[in-house]
Amino acid sequence: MPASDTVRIPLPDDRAYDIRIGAGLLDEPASWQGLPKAAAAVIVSNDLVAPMYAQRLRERLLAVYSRVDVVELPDGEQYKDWASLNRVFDHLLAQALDRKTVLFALGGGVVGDMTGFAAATYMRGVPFVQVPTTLLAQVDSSVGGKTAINHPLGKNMLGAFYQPERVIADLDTLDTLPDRELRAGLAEVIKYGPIADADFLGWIEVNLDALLARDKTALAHAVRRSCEIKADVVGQDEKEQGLRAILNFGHTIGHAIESGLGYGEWLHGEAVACGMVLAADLSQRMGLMPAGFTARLRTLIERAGLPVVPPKLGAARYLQLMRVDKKAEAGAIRFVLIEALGRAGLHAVPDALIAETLTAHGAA
Ligand SMILES: NC(=O)c1ccc[n+]([C@@H]2O[C@H](COP(=O)([O-])OP(=O)(O)OC[C@H]3O[C@@H](n4cnc5c(N)ncnc54)[C@H](O)[C@@H]3O)[C@@H](O)[C@H]2O)c1
Ligand SMILES: O=C(O)C(=O)C[C@@H](O)[C@H](O)[C@H](O)COP(=O)(O)O
Ligand SMILES: [Zn+2]
Repeated sequence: MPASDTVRIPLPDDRAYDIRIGAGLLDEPASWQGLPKAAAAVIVSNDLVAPMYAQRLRERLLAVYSRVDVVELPDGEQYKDWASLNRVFDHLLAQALDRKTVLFALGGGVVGDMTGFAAATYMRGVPFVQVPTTLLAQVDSSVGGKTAINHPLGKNMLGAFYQPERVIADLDTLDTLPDRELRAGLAEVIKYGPIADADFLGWIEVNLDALLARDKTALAHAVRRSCEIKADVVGQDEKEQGLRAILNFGHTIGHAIESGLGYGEWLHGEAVACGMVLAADLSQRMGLMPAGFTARLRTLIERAGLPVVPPKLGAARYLQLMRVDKKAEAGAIRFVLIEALGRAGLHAVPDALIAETLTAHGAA
């Protein structure tokens, strides 16, 4: 494994940025050089991650900024809300921090999404840097500029597209990640195979045990290839006018599971994993994929220790939850379906077929 690796995300208007991936990057001075100049930086983290990593990051940042504050949010998906976001604004305003202040998101996707949203809106926009510390955040949420909080009626319903200055993914931070969270991250890694790279799907099947055993070379490849795919998609369609929707494979049902259960009971990656199994089956039922595809994906997802049977919320409730999905149009629920291994697209699916599929998988 090389000491570190860089994937560049191509964006117009001087907004292209680097995703740096490697072991030990947190303590590497070069990770923090060349960022926008400012008097102050604020590390936004949570009460689980900050005690592990915030002081180390703060020491590095003090070589660049004369003032570095730490804001700790409560840990958990159920706190990805207005109240937590306001704690960031309360600190920034109480300390009279100016519009050049740089925010650093230190944590998983919850911290990353909220810090990005705070950066997008504080004084109409301040720079921010993603420092993802979960596998899911390193392969997906820290890249691409989707920022958001949840609403009780729908996942990620309030947010903005706002790109970070840089992403620093230190693979060593994954050493402290609980197994359940590692598996949740693997769900988003698996996602990239069917939607964009059939060879990568085969690679994951072969290397899944090494990934679960936290082999650093395998993890480095998984993070790098995932970021390459996401960077390529986002570079072509930053604001999800079309192509970018493929990154939502498994999320139509996944988000319904998360909001239907009240956020936090199932992890995002778990809900997406189960959602991918049902979306794979819908791809078959719509005649896009041959028999055997769903079984192949389900086997991989089960091997990764992820759920494949949805919670029994009832078909009507699922349909109600999915009607507020951001991909829905004029009341029609649209799914990302697999059209060939490595290729996906958006498809309107009749409610009756969705209900039939949910029932077949035990959701009703
Ligand atoms: N913006 C995007 O493009 C995008 C993409 C995918 C997911 N998301 C969002 O990301 C969120 C899920 O992210 P997540 O899976 O990282 O969840 P998370 O942020 O809740 O982190 C998972 C858990 O791991 C803990 N943790 C973080 N780093 C750790 C470390 N190094 N060691 C030990 N514990 C650590 C966290 O405190 C938390 O308890 C969801 O809200 C989802 O909607 C956004
Ligand atoms: O970056 C994207 O685009 C994605 O869809 C990545 C997803 O993994 C992620 O969960 C995203 O936050 C979902 O976006 P949403 O628009 O459905 O809220
Ligand atoms: Zn996701």
